[in-house]
Amino acid sequence: MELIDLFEMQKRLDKYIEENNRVERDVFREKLLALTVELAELANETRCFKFWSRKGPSPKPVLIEEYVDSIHFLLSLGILKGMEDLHEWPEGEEAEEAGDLTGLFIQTQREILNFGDRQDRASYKAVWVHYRAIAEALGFTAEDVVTAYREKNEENYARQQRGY
Ligand SMILES: O=c1ccn([C@H]2C[C@H](O)[C@@H](COP(=O)(O)O)O2)c(=O)[nH]1
Repeated sequence: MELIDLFEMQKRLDKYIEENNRVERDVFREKLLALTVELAELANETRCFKFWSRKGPSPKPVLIEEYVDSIHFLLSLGILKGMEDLHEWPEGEEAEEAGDLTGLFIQTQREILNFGDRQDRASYKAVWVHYRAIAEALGFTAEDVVTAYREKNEENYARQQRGY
């Protein structure tokens, strides 16, 4: 799946948010923490780890909105590190050992923190590989992801305009 358009849209949104909020410092750490929070929000909506509850997962539109919140921050972190030339969504087998969805969320959190430490291309790609595995586990197609990303990207402008 092509990432060029998403990187372009993210760049524009980030620039708009930075100008609107007069951000002049490096916000890599903030965006890294934001990514881990978004991943946890998604996990929470799947309820995959809630052995103490009988309630099932939230509906697909809720899950995919949480998912593309993560994709926003993942793109944004790549832009901060000059890695927006990652034109294809990376494929790999690293996520196969994670097992179930719970294992996949734990492993993805680990990969995000590892990328935060290393800030290199290999660790960045590994995060993408894990997000791909999450999409597959949740039954999202590439088209689902792109459509939901575009919708949320637009909503993020509207939120800024509302003084969110
Ligand atoms: O620099 C930024 C800051 C925020 N967001 C987007 C990503 C998510 O879609 C949304 C998260 O906002 P909250 O709902 O967590 O406030 O904001 C960006 O794309 N770039």
